[in-house]
Amino acid sequence: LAEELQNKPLNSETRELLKLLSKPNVKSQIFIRSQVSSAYYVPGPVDTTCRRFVKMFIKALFDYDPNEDKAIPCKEAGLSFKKGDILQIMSQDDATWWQAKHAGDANPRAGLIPSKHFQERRLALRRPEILVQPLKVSNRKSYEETIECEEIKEDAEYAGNHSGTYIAGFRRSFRLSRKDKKTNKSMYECKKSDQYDTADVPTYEEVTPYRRQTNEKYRLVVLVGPVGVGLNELKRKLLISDTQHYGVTVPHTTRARRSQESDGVEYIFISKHLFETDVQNNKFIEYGEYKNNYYGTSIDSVRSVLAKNKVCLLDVQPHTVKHLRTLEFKPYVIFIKPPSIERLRETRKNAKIISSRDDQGAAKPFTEEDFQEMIKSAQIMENQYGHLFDKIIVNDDLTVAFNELKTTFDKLETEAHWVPVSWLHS
Ligand SMILES: Nc1ncnc2c1ncn2[C@@H]1O[C@H](COP(=O)(O)OP(=O)(O)OP(=O)(O)O)[C@@H](O)[C@H]1O
Repeated sequence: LAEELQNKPLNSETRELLKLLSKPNVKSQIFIRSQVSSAYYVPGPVDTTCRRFVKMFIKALFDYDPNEDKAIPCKEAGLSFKKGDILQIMSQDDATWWQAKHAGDANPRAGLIPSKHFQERRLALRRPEILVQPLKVSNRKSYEETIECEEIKEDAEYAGNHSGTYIAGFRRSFRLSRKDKKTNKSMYECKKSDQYDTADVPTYEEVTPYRRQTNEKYRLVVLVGPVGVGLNELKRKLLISDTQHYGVTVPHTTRARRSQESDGVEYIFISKHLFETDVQNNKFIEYGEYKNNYYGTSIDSVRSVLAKNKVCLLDVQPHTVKHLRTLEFKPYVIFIKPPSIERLRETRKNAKIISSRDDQGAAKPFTEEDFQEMIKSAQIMENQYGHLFDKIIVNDDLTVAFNELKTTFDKLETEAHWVPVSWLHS
């Protein structure tokens, strides 16, 4: 190889790689040889024909540090990345170690990353430990025993209570909340069967840039976050900032309509029989039962907001997100994360947690336990579903978080974003 390169104008990187060739490890030598060739050939624009050069981009769904990887043949040759990074694949010739670089990185040198197959295999082996156990211990068991799914508020009071502004169809979602131990409310069932589905092993997802065309529907905006973090507050602020541009879904219910309510405004009122049929036919994104009545968010209610050429704001439990990841909705998933406990104490001094009510039914101030629960729940969500989040916004100062949300929306509507290839080529 040295002879071959003798008369070539080597760049500093290639020279570095050549130095590494003196390493005794045979596997790393094989890799470095391929790197020297790629470092030498890739920079020339026409030279891409000289080697198999596939322009393929993937989104990393896990954090990777080659220094922590005992299996990698040569740690120096590894490429570290974070969950959510976009990588360009330079070679998939080896079944175990792909060569990749960070998308947009001017440096042509590729690094080694574990192949999808290899990563899936070893993650699957570790899965019981990393995925299932934490939830059993800290989330699932305690949730199932002590929580109920938050009640879909039976009146339209939420927006009114907080802002004096009534917004038709604005309802609280199906996110889980801790049960008020003083009340004896029945358990609110929330499609628990697949709530903690660990079937998917997140490794990489092939992605491609997508920019919404003016004649296309808006992407569905999915908001995820622990109870009390401020999803409703942020949603409410967005809605009142531009009622023509943003919309929320109208939920279905089987409870009787009250005199002041109109069908299709506060709720879509349907019979139990019809609701159950719709459940069978998978018409609901989420549904549940409360005080012998069903409540649910239908797929059609999302379609109807989008058909009005509005941005549909939907907050769901994180396990629901994967069902919404379709070409039709092209969801953009935003995780609203709590700040540190110190900042929660400071910023939420006068705030009330809506899902926790006193004997008179009024919302209660946050307790230390609420803050701890919020942070713990956010960590679990991020660990388990973080690979599905397109954006994380920390709701520390409300105005700052709201502005960040607005900027995110502006970019979403005007700039290209990476989306799964399967959405565009299916
Ligand atoms: N950044 C913030 N600073 C101060 N108070 C906030 C902030 N964000 C939200 N709040 C307040 O915290 C309380 C809970 O917010 P909100 O109801 O929006 O939370 P949520 O995530 O929708 O939870 P829940 O499902 O319990 O309603 C409200 O009183 C809200 O005004």
